[in-house]
Amino acid sequence: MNPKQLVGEEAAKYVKNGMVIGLGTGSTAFFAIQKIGELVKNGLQIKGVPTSKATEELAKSLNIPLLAIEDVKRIDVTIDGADEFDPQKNLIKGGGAALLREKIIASVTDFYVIIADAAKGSEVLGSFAVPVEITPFAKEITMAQLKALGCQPVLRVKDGQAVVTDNQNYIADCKFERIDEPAKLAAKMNAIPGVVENGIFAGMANVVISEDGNGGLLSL
Ligand SMILES: O=C[C@H](O)[C@H](O)[C@H](O)COP(=O)(O)O
Repeated sequence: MNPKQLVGEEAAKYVKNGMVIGLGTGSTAFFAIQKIGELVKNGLQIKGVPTSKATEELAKSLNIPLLAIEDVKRIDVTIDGADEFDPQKNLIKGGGAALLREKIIASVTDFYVIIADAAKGSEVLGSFAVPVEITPFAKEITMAQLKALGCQPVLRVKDGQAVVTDNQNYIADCKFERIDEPAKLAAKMNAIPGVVENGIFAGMANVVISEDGNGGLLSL
């Protein structure tokens, strides 16, 4: 089985009848959502909370009932992917530009399940450039302030245009050599006025499930 499907289906085991489930974004979360769709088709009763417009469309196509965000108080379990993780389960997320909604949803989640290829694991975060959601207004000032934290910010561009997030913001990808104190760096980034949110998810994940390269499962 494709490793993403393996971990996606494993994560779906956390989903139980009656729960409110945060639905992550990306090519790994896709498989968990597919599996949840199958379970719903077979009678499982849950309500989903999507972390992006793309996931909302996917969930609707699978007939997964969704909760309006204004009605969400707590979420039992959220299943999402990650771009990098360390042994303490700190994460870098936002490779698909969904980090803001993902972090809001993670912040009200009781049990946060991360699914990712084992190759995304590192001893110290920093291999993946940290995606930072910034306001289009004064992006040059914000990127200079991010650079002062020790990275090389690059505005994310697709087809010659700045990538616009679901929240109408831009993404600056900030490559650091190594991130020894993820929570501190995240706080410093968020102290910059033009930063809406950063892609460091420190101390949020309860479990990280990956595939060992031989069809077996690993979990942190
Ligand atoms: O913005 C996107 C999300 O943070 C994704 O969860 C992350 O980029 C991992 O995506 P994938 O599973 O496609 O590698």
